[in-house]
Amino acid sequence: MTILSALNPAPAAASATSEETLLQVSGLGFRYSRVRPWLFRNLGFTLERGEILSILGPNARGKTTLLKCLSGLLTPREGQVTSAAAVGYVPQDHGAGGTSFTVAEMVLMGRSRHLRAYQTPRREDHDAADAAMERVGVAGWANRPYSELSGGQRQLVLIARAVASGSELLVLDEPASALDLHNQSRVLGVLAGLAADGMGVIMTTHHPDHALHVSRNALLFVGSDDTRWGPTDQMLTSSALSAVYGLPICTPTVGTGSGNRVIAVPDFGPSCRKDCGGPFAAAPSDAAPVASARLTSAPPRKDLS
Ligand SMILES: Nc1ncnc2c1ncn2[C@@H]1O[C@H](COP(=O)(O)OP(=O)(O)OP(=O)(O)O)[C@@H](O)[C@H]1O
Repeated sequence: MTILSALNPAPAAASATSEETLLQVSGLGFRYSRVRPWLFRNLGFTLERGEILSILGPNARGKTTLLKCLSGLLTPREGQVTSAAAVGYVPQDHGAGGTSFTVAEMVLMGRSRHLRAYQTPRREDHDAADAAMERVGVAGWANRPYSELSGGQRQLVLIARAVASGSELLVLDEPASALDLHNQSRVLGVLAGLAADGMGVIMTTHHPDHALHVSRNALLFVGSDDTRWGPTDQMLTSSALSAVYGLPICTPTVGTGSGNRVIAVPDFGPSCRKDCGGPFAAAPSDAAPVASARLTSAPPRKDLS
């Protein structure tokens, strides 16, 4: 068990832990300097094996900062992060940065923590990288230049790199940002598969639907000193989401190809096309009419993956 940081006594009681606990956070607080405001204080939560935790909140609220504290990239000012597993961090930015590496080489880099300085990767490192590429479904691109992949493909390669590192706990910063619907579905499917295999997954997201779809628990930055953690369906209520994002959001149940599920539907205000038949339909719209489809009676659709 690794204690990443303990600068000050933890003010919050830690949640109960079990053999299945991968991560325990208690009394966590961070600010970038003494003259900057606290981004969060007194945070406490746990993550079990096989669990996906989603972190949601407005821009600049401190989500990436929290992930860095959980990954050991930043030292919390207060509290403690105790991890029972190596943490694999997948950053938000997956730009190619002019790299000429192949996909296989990028994934192999995930093995660096197992190697001494200047040591050549061993057979077992190549095997681990190959297994990670198979597991995440990127083995077919092994010899392609990473720089020539799309954003969604790169995201999957970075997930494979984190898996290759042997980390049992993945921490991902907005893994589905900038992805089309198909790739969002694919990334979420990969994360759900890793969790089903017993790994722990923590991700930030600006998509409440993604959290509702795959997460057991959610951590919600509501107000400056109001942070909530608990079962996703209890956290991501209409009133809580409306408070987080500062606009009305409803959470209807819709029929999909794979059954009924709860989604989050925001009212974007005057610019919203009111003729969509959605939950906020009221005032006539200047926009050209579109086919009306009530959310509660949407026809089943095929899975995107
Ligand atoms: N290295 C840094 N030094 C000082 N302030 C920083 C640093 N990095 C981030 N910040 C500030 O901390 C705040 C939180 O940033 P962070 O990136 O954690 O937010 P976020 O919730 O992930 O935002 P977003 O949803 O926009 O990605 C922001 O005001 C940001 O400007």
